Amino acid sequence: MTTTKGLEGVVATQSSISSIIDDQLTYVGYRIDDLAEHSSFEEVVYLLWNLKLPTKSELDAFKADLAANMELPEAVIAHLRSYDLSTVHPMAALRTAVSLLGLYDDEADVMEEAANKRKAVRLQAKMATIVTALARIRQGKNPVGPKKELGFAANFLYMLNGEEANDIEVEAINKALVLHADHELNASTFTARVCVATLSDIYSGVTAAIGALKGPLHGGANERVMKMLTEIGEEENAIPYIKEKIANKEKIMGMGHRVYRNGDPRAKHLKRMSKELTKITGQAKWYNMSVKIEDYIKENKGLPANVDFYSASVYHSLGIDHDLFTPIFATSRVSGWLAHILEQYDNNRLIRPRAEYIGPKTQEYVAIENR
Ligand SMILES: CC(=O)SCCNC(=O)CCNC(=O)[C@H](O)C(C)(C)COP(=O)(O)OP(=O)(O)OC[C@H]1O[C@@H](n2cnc3c(N)ncnc32)[C@H](O)[C@@H]1OP(=O)(O)O
Ligand SMILES: O=C([O-])CC(=O)C(=O)O
Repeated sequence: MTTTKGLEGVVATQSSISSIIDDQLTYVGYRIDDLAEHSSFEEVVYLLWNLKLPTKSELDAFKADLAANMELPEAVIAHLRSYDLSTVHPMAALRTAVSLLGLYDDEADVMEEAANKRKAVRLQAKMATIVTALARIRQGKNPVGPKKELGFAANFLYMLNGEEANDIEVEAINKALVLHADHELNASTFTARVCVATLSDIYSGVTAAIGALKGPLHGGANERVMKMLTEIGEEENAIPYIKEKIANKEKIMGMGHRVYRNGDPRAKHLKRMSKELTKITGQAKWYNMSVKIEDYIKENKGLPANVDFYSASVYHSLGIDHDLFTPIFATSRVSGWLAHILEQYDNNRLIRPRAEYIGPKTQEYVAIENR
């Protein structure tokens, strides 16, 4: 038996959803650069679930279906109100709320393909509502329901802020959602696939995936990037701060990637957005500081910025609370998790690797009074 720490380089499944080849990311063969420039998030979700781009009428119907499924059951809202949101992290609250949502779905354990697709729409739609409701409830405000005429990104900001966002803000969130939607067999997607490969239900798969995304080595890094930038405070402190972290063998959040060696193709889009948005808000220092850190780490450690790095200053510029950064990631990535869950069900086999045992050799049992 040979073991590979962290399963590096192990090809664990076949998939038709997204690919990373030679540092290029595609969804169903479409380049991420094209999708980021031209697509709505709904169009991308349709693509990931149906493996084809929608026609205009298919997209209109899909958008309407998502908007119609955004409302939360009253019991779920009541439950969100019962959390102590002054101490509970929104990712923990989201994980619990998605699990709870399964209790209010009559089809939760119905395994037919059509029922699974209906649940996928409900979950995708309601994730946005849960995240925004959590954000409002903890500010002592009432959740705001969706406006049926708004697209997903616009509705997200409307439900978050209680007023319609401007075009620049909607475009920024739409692009961020497109860029985060899927990423081959990342840790949270693998978690979802392992879970449902036991033929467990979609809610269990997504709940497990949220737990995996929450960690700082994965989706949780974006919040920590902003924590780091805030601690640095001013541009001139950036390099001394980073040097000290490196000397202490601490990781720089938002840097490095298991698969990309020469750069994450999503980062340049977020970098551009960060530059534009920080200029608009008069807070260019967040962008300038980020560039300094990126350049230093690239030059001294050979590590590129990943998707989490510039998303931090983008979300901050949109006035979003830092602990909502990872829930926003989840609101997008649930589309990828659901695509992979549907693909796993379609051609399922239990996922059960082996472990190389390195514990003590066979030992003689000793009765408790003799230990
Ligand atoms: C959406 C996403 O999930 S993108 C990733 C988000 N996560 C982060 O940004 C957290 C910071 N980055 C990291 O921890 C890593 O780069 C990961 C987890 C993303 C990838 O990890 P791996 O490919 O397994 O690399 P691993 O953690 O084994 O590190 C290899 C070497 O590079 C170093 N390294 C890797 N990333 C970093 C970093 N961000 N800062 C400093 N050093 C780093 C490690 O210390 C290690 O050095 P060593 O060999 O001297 O001990
Ligand atoms: O693929 C990975 O390991 C992490 C990542 O970038 C993502 O999930 O978007």
